[in-house]
Amino acid sequence: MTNLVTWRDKGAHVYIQNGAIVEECDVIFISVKPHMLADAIANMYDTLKTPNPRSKLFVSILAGVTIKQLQNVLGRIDARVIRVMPNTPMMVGEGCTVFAPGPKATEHDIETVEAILSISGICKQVPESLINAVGSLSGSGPAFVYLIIEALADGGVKMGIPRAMALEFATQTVLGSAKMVKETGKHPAQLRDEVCSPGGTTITGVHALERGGVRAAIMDAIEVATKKADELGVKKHV
Ligand SMILES: NC(=O)C1=CN([C@@H]2O[C@H](COP(=O)(O)OP(=O)(O)OC[C@H]3O[C@@H](n4cnc5c(N)ncnc54)[C@H](OP(=O)(O)O)[C@@H]3O)[C@@H](O)[C@H]2O)C=CC1
Ligand SMILES: O=C(O)[C@@H]1CCC=N1
Repeated sequence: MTNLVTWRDKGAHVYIQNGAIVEECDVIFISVKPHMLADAIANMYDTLKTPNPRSKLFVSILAGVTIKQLQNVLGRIDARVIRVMPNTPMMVGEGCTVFAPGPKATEHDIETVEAILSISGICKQVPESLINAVGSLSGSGPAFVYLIIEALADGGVKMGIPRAMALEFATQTVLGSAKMVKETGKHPAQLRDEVCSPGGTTITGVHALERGGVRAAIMDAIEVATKKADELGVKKHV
C-alpha cells in the first residue's frame, strides 16, 4: 500500500515509497538530511529508468550537496535539477531563499520554483558557487540571530528585567532594527551611529561588544559554516 493518507481538502498525499512520488509528481522536492540522500533516492531508481524521466524536475534543499552530485545520485546527468537554500523564517512569510538552476533546468522550471518559493519571502537566483556562503548567512543565520536575541534577553534579566518581558523586548528590538535597515536603506553603521550619543550609554555598550570580538565571532561563524557546506559538497553520497 503506497497511499497511506489523503488530505483531500489540501490535495496532499503521503506515500511510503518515494518511487510513487516520482511517478505521480512533476516537481519533486528532496528535503532529507544530506547523509540520508542515498536512502531517499534508492527506491526511485526504477522510476528514473522509465521512458521519460526528464519530464520531472528535482528541487533539492540539501546543504552542501552540489548540482553535479545530485545528477550523479539520480543516475542521470541530464536530470533537470534546481538547488535551493531556504530558511526557516519561510514559515512566517519572511523567508530568504536562493536557488541555482542546473544546466538542464528550463526557464519554465525556474519560474515554477520562483513562484513556489517567493510565496513565503524573498527568493533570488544566485550562481551555484555562492550557494554555500548564502546558506551560511541566511540558511544558518536564523540560529545565529536567535542566539543574539537570547543573549540580549539574558542581559536584560541580569539587570533585573523579568524574563518574559526581556524576551519580548529583545525580539521586538531585533525585528525593528532589521526593518530600519530594510526600509531606510541606510547603512547599518550609520543607523548605529545615530543611536550612539557622545559619551552615552550605547557607545559604552558598543565598546564592550567590540572588546568581546562579537563582529569577528559572527564573521567566523559564516566562514566555518560555509567551509562545512563545502566539505559536504566533496563527500560521496552514494
Ligand atoms: N533546518 C533548516 O533551517 C534548513 C535545512 N536545510 C536542509 O534541509 C534538509 C532537511 O533538514 P531538516 O528539515 O532540518 O531535517 P528534518 O530531520 O527535520 O527533516 C528531514 C525529513 O526527511 C524525512 N526522511 C528521512 N528519510 C527519508 C527517506 N528515506 N525518504 C523520504 N523522507 C525521508 C524525515 O521523515 P521522518 O521524520 O519521518 O523520519 C524528515 O521529515 C537538510 O538537507 C538541510 O541541509 C536547508 C535550509 C535550512
Ligand atoms: O545546519 C544545516 O546543515 C542546515 C543548512 C542551513 C540550515 N540548516
